[in-house]
Amino acid sequence: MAANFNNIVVNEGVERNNSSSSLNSLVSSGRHSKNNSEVFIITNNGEGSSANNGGLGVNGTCNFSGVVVSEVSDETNLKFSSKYKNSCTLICIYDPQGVILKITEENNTSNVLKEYLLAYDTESAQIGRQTFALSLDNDNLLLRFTSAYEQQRFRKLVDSVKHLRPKSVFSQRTEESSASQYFQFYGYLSQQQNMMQDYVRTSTYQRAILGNSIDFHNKIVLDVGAGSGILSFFAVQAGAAKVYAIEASNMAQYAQQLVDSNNVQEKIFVMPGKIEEIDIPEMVDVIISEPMGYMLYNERMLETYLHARKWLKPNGKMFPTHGDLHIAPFSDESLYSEQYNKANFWYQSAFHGVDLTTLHKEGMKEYFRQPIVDTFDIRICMAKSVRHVCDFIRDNENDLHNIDIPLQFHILQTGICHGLAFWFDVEFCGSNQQVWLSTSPTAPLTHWYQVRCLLPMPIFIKQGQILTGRVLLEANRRQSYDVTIDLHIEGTLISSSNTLDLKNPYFRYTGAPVQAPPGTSTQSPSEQYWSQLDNPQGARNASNSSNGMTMNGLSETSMEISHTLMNTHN
Ligand SMILES: C[S@@+](CC[C@H](N)C(=O)[O-])C[C@H]1O[C@@H](n2cnc3c(N)ncnc32)[C@H](O)[C@@H]1O
Repeated sequence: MAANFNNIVVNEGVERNNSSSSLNSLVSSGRHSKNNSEVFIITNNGEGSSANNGGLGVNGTCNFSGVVVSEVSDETNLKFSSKYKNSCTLICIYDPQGVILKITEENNTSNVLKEYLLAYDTESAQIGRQTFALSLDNDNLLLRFTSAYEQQRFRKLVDSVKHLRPKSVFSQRTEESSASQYFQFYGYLSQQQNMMQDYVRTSTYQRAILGNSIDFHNKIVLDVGAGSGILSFFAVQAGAAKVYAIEASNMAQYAQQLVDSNNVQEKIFVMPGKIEEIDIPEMVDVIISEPMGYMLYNERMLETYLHARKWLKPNGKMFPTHGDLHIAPFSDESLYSEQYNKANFWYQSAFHGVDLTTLHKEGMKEYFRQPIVDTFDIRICMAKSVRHVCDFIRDNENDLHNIDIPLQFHILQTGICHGLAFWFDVEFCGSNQQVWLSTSPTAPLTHWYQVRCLLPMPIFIKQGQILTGRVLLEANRRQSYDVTIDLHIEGTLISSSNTLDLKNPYFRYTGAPVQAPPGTSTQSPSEQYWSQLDNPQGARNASNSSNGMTMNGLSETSMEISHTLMNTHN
């Protein structure tokens, strides 16, 4: 049994090693990281100076002679006895995972008595001025050095190894500044409220969970990115035995308050931390999560959701089960002109007497790099959408680093193609029923709206022609994607492309009713309106719908329009 130095009742003079202050969490986060063969971030290549490698010499080694090595002989009474008759020499050698510690005979260092790996998760404690305790493999050792100076030298080495803690999958793929902004955003009650008040979203999740209570009854559930804990509560409503609610932002504290005040402490266990870095006490039957961002993939939280599968029992359920990204070419001259005209500001040669034209090209690029977030009438789509499926049961998080989607559209109407429109649906495949949550322009509006990527050079295309190409989504460390769209009219030399920054969308939605695309009226709208008044029900309908599409229950007050950076989700 390895000693847990957190539990040592220390006598005077025993000092906890700072770098091992959270030994348990280091150990736990490391276990899975290692299984996933994550990369260790190491600055020490064995050739560095002793300043940054804890005292290993230029050849990556250092020695300590005259060390008395003892081991625990009576754990209850915390007694130690000498492990070797004579004092030893410790040879420390750089290793990619830490430091190799060789215990050798004092006068014959080629005779290695024992060899250990001192790693970032080795438990350690400084005891008094000359002694150091280490838990290595199954041995609990006490090393007594010849002087306080030697002990300090050894401590430095241990400290340097502690800093070699492997980076989690999350921190490897995320810039620190992005992560801190991201979790700060989700730490606001108002942002959680914004999502909770998306009636379509929240009710669909509740329906999907309660409608499949057979999958939750007496089951162990994992809620990935629990936020306020709302989905965990739904799982309990469906009869879950236990829910582990993992939340990385400070919202975890509020979730705990809700758990306490709703008296479900026995059922919901809020665990603050990142899914990629946390240890859950047991495998689970179901994973629930709401990890979808704009265009499905923004925020890169789907990777977190897939990563969480390491805690799922074989044949366990994922709620939702898959996500479908829909892509269609669209025509919208007014949207195109709006962006084009904004960029034309930089085309002025005498703005307050200053020639701005040198920046016109850059201005154009900047505006066209922004995906547009709003809603539209589906009739602007020039062909049936292509569907790209992300299978939450089978796909791996690495599959989401580069998503290459081939496109082929059979054009249904002649016109100018200004770019590609995107929306997504997710399906909950329960044992009792399937439930869909859709963000299609034909479905009730959600806080994900729809997203459009413009082409700076639109292309004229005729009905019956085939438009081919691809969408390439390349993940970046800002928890988002660079989106490249490439389109080509088959049998011609006509093509057009653009690369956009999904992290920086233009939020265009105003709440104004969606307009039907010009030219879609086949009867006189004036006559149609007056003819509705000929019967009383028609008159009521006419006055209710006189401003076009209703907002499907979503008013601006129930779903705030937020323009902050991380509104990418909301
Ligand atoms: C879209 S919100 C959903 C919140 C809640 N489940 C709901 O449905 O209202 C996503 C939540 O996941 C959390 N989150 C994102 N990445 C995470 C990670 N790697 N580990 C733990 N929580 C994470 C965020 O802080 C945020 O609160």
